[in-house]
Amino acid sequence: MLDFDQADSSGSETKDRKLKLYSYWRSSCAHRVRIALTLKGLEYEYIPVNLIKGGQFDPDFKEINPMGTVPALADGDVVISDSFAIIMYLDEKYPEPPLLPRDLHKRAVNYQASSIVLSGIQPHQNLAVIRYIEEKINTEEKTAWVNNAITKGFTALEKLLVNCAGKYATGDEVCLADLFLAPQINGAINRFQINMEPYPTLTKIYESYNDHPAFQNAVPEKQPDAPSTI
Ligand SMILES: N[C@@H](CCC(=O)N[C@@H](CS)C(=O)NCC(=O)O)C(=O)O
Repeated sequence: MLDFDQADSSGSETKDRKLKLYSYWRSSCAHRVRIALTLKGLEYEYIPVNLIKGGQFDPDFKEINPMGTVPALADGDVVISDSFAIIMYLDEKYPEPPLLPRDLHKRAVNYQASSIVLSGIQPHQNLAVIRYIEEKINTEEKTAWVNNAITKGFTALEKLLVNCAGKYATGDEVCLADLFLAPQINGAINRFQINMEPYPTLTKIYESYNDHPAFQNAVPEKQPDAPSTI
């Protein structure tokens, strides 16, 4: 269940008052925000919400996010849920380094890639959905469902990015799309055992994420609520 007093911090230099991030170690949506916070050099308090034990349904947490999902961010009295809204808020409040390229086409590709992950893939692999399929049908159907969603999304992303990727998704600077892609690829590989061979562009940019400190710090196994053996 929720433990509002259990706090850990990460990130680098402090700016303004301390932000609070409601997170779960294995949540790909919270993972996106963890990368953004560290990229922007923002220190934050990590408040774990245990999704397996039902912390998202705790009335105290539902006051923070009535959708019963992580992440949520509290910036003083300002409370925002939904990773996209949080990341845009942070980018507007802390513009350096910027997450959106000036080039309008590249910017649109960033929105498109982020949207494929946030509305075309993640909702299909979300805990509530896969639990439902497993309970109502069986484990094989759950696995097939998730594989289908990830394969469809990754095929589209590979085609979208093959001609514009550099070190990262849309060039040699980290941009919005990378914050969505890194957690999604990480989960596909480590949680859902997806074969990445058909996606050489995604595989190449994932290697760059693994070399970048802000991405390294945000991975599930480094979070304070991660189990000691995964
Ligand atoms: N669009 C939302 C989706 C949030 C979401 O689905 N979060 C998942 C973890 S990645 C969750 O909290 N699931 C809880 C549940 O399924 O009960 C966002 O991007 O923040």
